[in-house]
Amino acid sequence: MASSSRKTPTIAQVRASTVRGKGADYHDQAGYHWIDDHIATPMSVYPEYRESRQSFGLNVLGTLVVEIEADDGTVGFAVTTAGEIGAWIVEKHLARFLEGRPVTDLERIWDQMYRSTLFYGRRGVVLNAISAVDLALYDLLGRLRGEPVYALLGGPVRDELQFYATGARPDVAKELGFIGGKMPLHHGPAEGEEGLRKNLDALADMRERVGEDFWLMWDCWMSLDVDYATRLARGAAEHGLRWIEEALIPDDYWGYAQLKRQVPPGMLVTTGEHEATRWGFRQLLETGVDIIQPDVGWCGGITELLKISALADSHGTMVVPHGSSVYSYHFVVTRTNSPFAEFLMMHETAEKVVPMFEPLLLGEPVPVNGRLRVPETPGFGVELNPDVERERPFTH
Ligand SMILES: C[C@H](O)[C@H](O)CC(=O)C(=O)O
Ligand SMILES: [Mg+2]
Repeated sequence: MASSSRKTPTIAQVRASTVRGKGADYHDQAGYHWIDDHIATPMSVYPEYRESRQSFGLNVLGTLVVEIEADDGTVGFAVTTAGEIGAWIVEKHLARFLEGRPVTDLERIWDQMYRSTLFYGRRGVVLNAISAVDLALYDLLGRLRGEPVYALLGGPVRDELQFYATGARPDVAKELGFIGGKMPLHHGPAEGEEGLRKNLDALADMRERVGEDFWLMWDCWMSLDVDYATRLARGAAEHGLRWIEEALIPDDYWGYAQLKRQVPPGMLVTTGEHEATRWGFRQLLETGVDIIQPDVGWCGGITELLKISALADSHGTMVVPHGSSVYSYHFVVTRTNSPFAEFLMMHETAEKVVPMFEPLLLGEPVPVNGRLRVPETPGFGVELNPDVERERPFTH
């Protein structure tokens, strides 16, 4: 009987480059943008940093692009927020665990990247860099096999995705066919009772515009304490707030457990975009929050997200990734405990649907009428836009 043996390609080279402005660092916007318009943050305790998140450096990192080239010349890539510091980590530290290895060594490579960086890593920019390498490897594997990443993850459990939109205009999001609208919270505890009233008035006004049944959520971007978050949630109940997101700093697991006990019945507590790895999410899941929101480009990539997701499933908790564009879509479509996805409105006034990582990627799909059939194109189905200037600050 004839037997065919196909040699698994090996990894020839890993390259890291950076991009300034927009792209995966979606907070790096020039000019007016709703995403930088007096949004409550952990820095809102300092009046001089209240107006703009860029003023305290939210856009310092910029975009990291990781490319992985196989020995047959096929290139996979991925993007995340990590900029120059991430490029250094990839070139000077992580590349050694990939070059010369078979492209199928996802688990071994992830494990070696994680263990070898424990002394300065565990989360934050190191995990962003590890995520980008992992996603680039998935992209490469998909391209080599001629299959979309979702097929590598076990295949879709639904025909198309449905989305909620994050932005300043849930009323517009409703017209565009989204299932809900998540607004930024504008005022934190340091802005006192007047700020609390303004927050609740903004919600009441939006409820008036969208009617009774449309989901409205608040993104609190780590800005509150348990007492304020509880009062805000209780005040929001009469306006039908669906969930209160990232109310507390990510390290306050005990606060999340307390908040979950104190919010009005039926209101969901969600968080996790600044959490990473199965161990971080284990702590979060033990608090009892209702939805975890890993960012696929920050939590450890797909290899780690599969573990986080299985853990969440065993807790009966939904996984609705933060942003992450195509990296989220290929995952969400394969999991029953991820029933819908987030779409971040990157249009400056949130009045139009534009690609989330614009202008960095070509072929980046966007929801139409709030829905999307994930394309069958191999890998994550996107290409780097050659017109976007990139720099390779380090080599190895
Ligand atoms: C709008 C939020 O402050 C943040 O910029 C995005 C985010 O946390 C989310 O999409 O979720
Ligand atoms: Mg959020």
